[in-house]
Amino acid sequence: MLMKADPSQQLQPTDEGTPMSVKIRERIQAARKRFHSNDNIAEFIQPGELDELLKEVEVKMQGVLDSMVIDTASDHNTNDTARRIAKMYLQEVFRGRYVKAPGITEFPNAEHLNELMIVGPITVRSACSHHFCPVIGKLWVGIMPNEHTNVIGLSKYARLAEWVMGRPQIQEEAVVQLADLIMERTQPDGLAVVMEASHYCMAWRGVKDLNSKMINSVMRGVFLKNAALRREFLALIPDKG
Ligand SMILES: Nc1nc2c(ncn2[C@@H]2O[C@H](COP(=O)(O)OP(=O)(O)OP(=O)(O)O)[C@@H](O)[C@H]2O)c(=O)[nH]1
Repeated sequence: MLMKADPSQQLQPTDEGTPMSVKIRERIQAARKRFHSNDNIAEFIQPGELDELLKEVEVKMQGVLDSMVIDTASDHNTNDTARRIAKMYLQEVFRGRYVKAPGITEFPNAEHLNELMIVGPITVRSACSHHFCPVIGKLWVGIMPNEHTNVIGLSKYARLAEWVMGRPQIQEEAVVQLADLIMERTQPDGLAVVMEASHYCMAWRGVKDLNSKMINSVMRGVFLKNAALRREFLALIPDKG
């Protein structure tokens, strides 16, 4: 007797064997979102999938070590290096791509504070998207609140910065991403962000210049319009350089 096939079974797409990175990429593309190195893609990753992604990166990283002709089988120092690098990228230094933004407790501005507030230096750690070499530096944030501005805990500026910097970045885009995030979370009248960082792609390799640093700033709202306020902020930043 001829058995009829169950149509629901036929329609089930089988994704067994599809690499996790492909599944995640397809979701991002279906949503028409960007997935550059400094974009956060957490909304497209389901619970447990990051572990699968880690296994995939480990296998690919082992391929890189093989292609570099490193005998990871008998070299006791490197036989677990592929796993270490995969873990370092996904769970540590580039964690800001794969996890959701840190929770931020917001308090009402009960006292209607509208005086300049500065936090820093906050230590920032990242890697450049060109060579994946470390970028280490400091960050200062100036906020000009208004009576509607949400007051957030001081430590939260460092947590937001860690989330944004925990991705392969270029400094100019990193400060803009951070400024956008702080503006969105706190809605101040003005925001100033200054970052000063050493780029190890210029120190460890390339031009091998140990001393040069990149400094950049983003000014929003009243910091753009009011030169005196800008000067006050810059003068109050301690031990820069
Ligand atoms: N604008 C900007 N450039 C950066 C940043 N981090 C690294 N770079 C630079 O990006 C450039 C990449 O240049 P390429 O010429 O494509 O790479 P390369 O041949 O390895 O360059 P060299 O570093 O000069 O050896 C280098 O000049 C880096 O110094 C950053 O945050 N912002």
